[in-house]
Amino acid sequence: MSGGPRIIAAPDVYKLIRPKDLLPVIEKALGNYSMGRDGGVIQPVRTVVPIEKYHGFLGVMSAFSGRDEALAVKLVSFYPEAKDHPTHQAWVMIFNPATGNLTAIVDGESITAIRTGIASAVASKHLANPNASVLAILGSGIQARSHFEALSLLHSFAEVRIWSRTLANAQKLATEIGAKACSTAEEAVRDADIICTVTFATTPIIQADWVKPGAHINAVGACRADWQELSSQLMKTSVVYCDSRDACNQEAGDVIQSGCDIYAEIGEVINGHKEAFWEKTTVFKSVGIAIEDVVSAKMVLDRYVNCPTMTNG
Ligand SMILES: NC(=O)C1=CN([C@@H]2O[C@H](COP(=O)(O)OP(=O)(O)OC[C@H]3O[C@@H](n4cnc5c(N)ncnc54)[C@H](O)[C@@H]3O)[C@@H](O)[C@H]2O)C=CC1
Ligand SMILES: O=C(O)C1=NCCCC1
Repeated sequence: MSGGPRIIAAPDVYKLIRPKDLLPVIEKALGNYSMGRDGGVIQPVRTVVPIEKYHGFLGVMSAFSGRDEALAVKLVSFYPEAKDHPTHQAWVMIFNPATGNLTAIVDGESITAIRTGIASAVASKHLANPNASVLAILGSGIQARSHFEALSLLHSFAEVRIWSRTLANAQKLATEIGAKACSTAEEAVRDADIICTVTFATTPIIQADWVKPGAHINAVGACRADWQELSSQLMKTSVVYCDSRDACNQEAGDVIQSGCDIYAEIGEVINGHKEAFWEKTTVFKSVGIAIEDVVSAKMVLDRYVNCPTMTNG
């Protein structure tokens, strides 16, 4: 290896990745992942180290995509109670799969923000009513913003509603994006066509009877086996899709605590192997998987090396 790895920081990631361009790339990656050996993805379930003393976690997320010739690992810390620094901090290390050389270290906070919203947009593309006009977002942090941006690629919503534990935070985000702040989660969710839960809640914030039949829910928080964002009844009465069965059966409290069946991985729908019941109430349970980071980081690196202003070439 000559010159050591390139370091690509968040501002460059935001310049290089356009969410619109990433959507088909994530869609393909999720499809490849769900094809098993034929898809060429090797991805163990992530390791999560709980740091009980400080109420934090460190996740190690690695994957190889044979079809993309891409190998990377993301190290992500998440500290739900963080006040004076971001709750998620991450770096993605990209390796040359032929030699094992470390080629780049890319900011992972930006990648996590963008790719998670895009994964939910991919799920919504397949599972939500194509005429969806009301979007509800529960939570007002990084993922709330990225989900608004990602879902706006698919729909021009007549109404966007934001609920957050602290009304002032909901109002701040609502003002920024031209949405309506709601004082209760129920008010936000009633009659919504697409609902995104992007919080650190550990007990359910949505009840089944608030949800319009046929709505689609992207359930993005609750990535620990004993955390839930959706009530067990809602999980059991919806058609449940996920990013990874292996990961969700190990990590997703919404699945584990409710005992619901997972109907399909979203990749199986993308591959045409499972049905998209978009006219029924559907949940996309997302815990986040490494292949999403691998293909996103590869897009950043490929564009970086081809961008003369970044490489001083
Ligand atoms: N599925 C995936 O691929 C990913 C999932 N996540 C998860 O998405 C969620 C949101 O992440 P970020 O927006 O980055 O975090 P953030 O720290 O920027 O925002 C967190 C939001 O959750 C709210 N919140 C915290 N505790 C709550 C509670 N007990 N009840 C209701 N709301 C509560 C906060 O007020 C804030 O609005 C987290 O659970 C995070 O771990 C994050 C990245 C990837
Ligand atoms: O996929 C990710 O990245 C994360 N998922 C759950 C919470 C930590 C980050």
